[in-house]
Amino acid sequence: MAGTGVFADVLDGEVYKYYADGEWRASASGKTVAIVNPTTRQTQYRVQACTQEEVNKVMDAAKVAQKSWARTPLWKRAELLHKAAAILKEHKTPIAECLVKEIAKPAKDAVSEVVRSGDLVSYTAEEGVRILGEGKLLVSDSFPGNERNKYCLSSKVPLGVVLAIPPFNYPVNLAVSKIGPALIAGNSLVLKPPTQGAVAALHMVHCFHLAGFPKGLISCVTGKGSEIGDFLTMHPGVNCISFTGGDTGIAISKKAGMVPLQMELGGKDACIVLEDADLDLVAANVVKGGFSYSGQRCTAVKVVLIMEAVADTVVEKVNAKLAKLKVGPPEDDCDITPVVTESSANFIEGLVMDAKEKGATFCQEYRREGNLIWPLLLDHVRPDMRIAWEEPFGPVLPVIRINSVEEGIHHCNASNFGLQGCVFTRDINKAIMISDAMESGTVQINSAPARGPDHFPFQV
Ligand SMILES: NC(=O)C1=CN([C@@H]2O[C@H](COP(=O)(O)OP(=O)(O)OC[C@H]3O[C@@H](n4cnc5c(N)ncnc54)[C@H](OP(=O)(O)O)[C@@H]3O)[C@@H](O)[C@H]2O)C=CC1
Ligand SMILES: O=C(O)[C@H](O)COP(=O)(O)O
Repeated sequence: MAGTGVFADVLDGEVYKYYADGEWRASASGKTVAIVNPTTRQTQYRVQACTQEEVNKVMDAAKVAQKSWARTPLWKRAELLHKAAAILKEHKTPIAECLVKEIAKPAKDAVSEVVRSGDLVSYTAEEGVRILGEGKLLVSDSFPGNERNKYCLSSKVPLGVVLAIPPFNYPVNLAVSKIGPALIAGNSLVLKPPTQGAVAALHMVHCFHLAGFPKGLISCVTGKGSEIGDFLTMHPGVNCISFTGGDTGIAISKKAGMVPLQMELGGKDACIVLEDADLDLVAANVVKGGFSYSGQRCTAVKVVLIMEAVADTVVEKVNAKLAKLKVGPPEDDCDITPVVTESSANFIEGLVMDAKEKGATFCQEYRREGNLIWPLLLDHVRPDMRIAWEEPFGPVLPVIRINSVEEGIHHCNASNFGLQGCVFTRDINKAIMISDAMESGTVQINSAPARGPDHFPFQV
């Protein structure tokens, strides 16, 4: 159970502590942030609202710890990461329980997130010892006008203090995807977890604590992003920011100083369907891609661009599958669970109502109870509707009927987003040409967008 057993140190009465200088601490602010369970809409957990002074101390400790960590042999860094990965996987159950309660992730997916995170940490350690173990020797006479009278030795060095800010939908996995690479490369790391998901992240950090990393090397400060976010991202002690989330990333990139930024932001992942596609495969992937974790994945299918000739058939097949999805609480492993917050549900509803006013065809009746929104396919969506362009991050999927492949590619490329996409056709030549024309980081052929396996490149 969360906050008990090996995790007892993380909890102080009713409030989860923050992690600084190798210790679990209560904030001097005396203030806490409530984490509301999306299903019950009651406060489930509380975390510390850390102060600016506490952030300063964490940054100072991170700077000191990083200097000696950078001198720690690579194999030893890897050894500790492997240990943390094993501890994380060993304690998957209580961490998954937090994911269920904080972000309404279906129970089985919550366990997968933790296991996948442990595997990712181990994989990073493995890759790190190879990649970081290599350097380069350059000789001068390969550049015009030079004799062979100079040699250059280059190797990779750490950046310093890395600030990691993950989003709510993968608070453990998208935290370790930053922590693992930062640590193996000799950096220290300050984590600001998302408020929804903070307790799962604190438990994950405790696994690193139990593995025995040096004091101050990893820390985790909690508080609302809107309150401590700017102080963190503009902090002079930060040497790199690794952020995953929505438009907040755009604001951060404008405020952050001269530090490297790694930004993974939103997606409006387009699914282009041609007439010759295997339509059962399309329907299965539209449902899996569009509705798993209730559409709250940056890689979720977020707009279906389908050739008119096969649209009726696919819509019918998708509707038949949607009718079979289980809607309800994450504890019951339902396919569709409540979206993360009431404001998210309101935002999704706004997109749905806009589409309704502008004449979209509702394939199901719109139904919402609290944060729980029933799966909804919107057919005959047109470009003047907000849902054609905006990311609902919910179980609501627009279908735009197209008359040519070019029309589909044009819509895909006119979007502000460019994360992932997919194309369905039996003609591999066409598939490759369309993938190439889509201005998206990754395009899957005859399969729904997805990040994994986690060692695949994932970028825009
Ligand atoms: N490309 C990718 O790899 C992925 C992208 N995403 C995108 O993330 C979004 C959903 O996640 P969501 O959590 O709602 O995203 P947000 O952008 O709202 O929040 C992301 C993180 O930023 C923090 N934050 C908020 N304000 C600030 C600030 N001023 N300064 C610094 N940090 C701040 C949040 O903390 P707090 O919770 O306390 O507000 C949270 O930890 C979607 O757009 C989705 O597409 C999601 C997963 C993967
Ligand atoms: O946040 C996201 O959506 C993830 O980065 C995508 O991961 P997934 O494709 O494995 O769900």
